[in-house]
Amino acid sequence: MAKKTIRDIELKGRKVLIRVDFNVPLKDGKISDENRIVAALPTINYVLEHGGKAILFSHLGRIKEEKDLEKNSLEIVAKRLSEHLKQNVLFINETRGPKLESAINGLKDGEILMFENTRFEDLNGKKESKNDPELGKYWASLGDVFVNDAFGTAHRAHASNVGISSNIGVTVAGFLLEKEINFIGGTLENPERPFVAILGGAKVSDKIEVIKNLLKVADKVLIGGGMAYTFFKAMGYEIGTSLLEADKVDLAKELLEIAQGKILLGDDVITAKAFDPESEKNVRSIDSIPEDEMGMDIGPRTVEKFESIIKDAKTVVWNGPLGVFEFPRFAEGTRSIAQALTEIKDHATTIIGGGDSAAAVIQFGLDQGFTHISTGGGASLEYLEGKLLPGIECVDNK
Ligand SMILES: Nc1ncnc2c1ncn2[C@@H]1O[C@H](COP(=O)(O)OP(=O)(O)O)[C@@H](O)[C@H]1O
Ligand SMILES: O=C(OP(=O)(O)O)[C@H](O)COP(=O)(O)O
Repeated sequence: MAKKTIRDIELKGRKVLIRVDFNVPLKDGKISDENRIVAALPTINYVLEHGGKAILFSHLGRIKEEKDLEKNSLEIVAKRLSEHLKQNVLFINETRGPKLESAINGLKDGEILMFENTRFEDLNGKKESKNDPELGKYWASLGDVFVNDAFGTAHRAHASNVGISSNIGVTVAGFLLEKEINFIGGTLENPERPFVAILGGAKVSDKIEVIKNLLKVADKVLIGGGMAYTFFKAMGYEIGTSLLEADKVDLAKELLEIAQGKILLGDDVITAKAFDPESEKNVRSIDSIPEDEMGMDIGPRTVEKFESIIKDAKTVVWNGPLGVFEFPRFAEGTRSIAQALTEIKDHATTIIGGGDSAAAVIQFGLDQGFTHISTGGGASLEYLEGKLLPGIECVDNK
């Protein structure tokens, strides 16, 4: 079903609520990759050029306790956005209240403000992430129309997307959401085969759930990164101090059974004694990981095994780095697989998604070698599974 977009509505003089996904990777308190900011610029510029009063908001990280607040403030993102727009972005360090309301009422046409991390509302009762009805209603009351441009968050039904949408008369898609729907939806409706999915990263408990449905659409599912160790454990291997989701081991076993050979794991890993960029690296077969070492990357035999599958693929969707690529010593597996994908670009469709995955290929200078870099990891995987995403469903139909 075609969705309404910002082209379909009047913006001039209106208070335009814009939900973006500015959940950018941070390193030592700095933005290490700004792909998600750049990707949102067309929508923001369009609203400003058409005389809208832009009220921007996003989540950043996951907020569980008081100490998460300071390091997840959106203030540095607002500063970076100002530089891109060459226009002041007024940052309000609150998520509700009179200061925010009077700043919004003071906006002139073509001006922009951004308010604080929507997940600061998670501190007392997960109001944002549980889509607290009062919160969605309150945020909706701050604007006249709602533009959802947060594809990366489209698989979440939170107060800042679905909650606002159900309390405001008009919800439309921004250009990024529209582009992602067209591209990913179009490619995956009838993918050219072999269709290979590659999964890695650290959000194991979230993303392991998508594999069952993924097995119905993909011909092969390659698993590396932090995701692999729960599977190695399920296969009976000792995994030392590697990332493990103990309560997902049974699910991993079940997936291996139903996959009938479609799931491929590595044969070797790169380990270290500590999660540290300087830690010495060792190549270990998966049946010989010492108890005081953790898996940090896929090993050279695994790279070869994955490359041999990739070279014949016609469609590849990849989410989740295959190792701790932020530490150069443990980036080799992710880099090699990224390189292998750039080599098939001429005859295959290659999509990489997710904040960190996109950051990795941009860091390697290989981003031009992909057909599409999606801003959503979990979102593109769930889209791929055939699920209806709440952040897309809540947008008005044409
Ligand atoms: N073996 C591993 N152990 C721990 N963390 C890992 C491992 N492999 C990859 N990672 C981490 O996974 C993180 C990204 O995971 P995730 O958020 O799921 O990806 P994306 O943002 O692309 O969706 C990276 O910060 C990376 O360091
Ligand atoms: O970074 C995101 O997801 P991704 O890592 O799957 O791309 C989105 O901003 C969603 O964040 P969340 O997984 O904390 O809800």
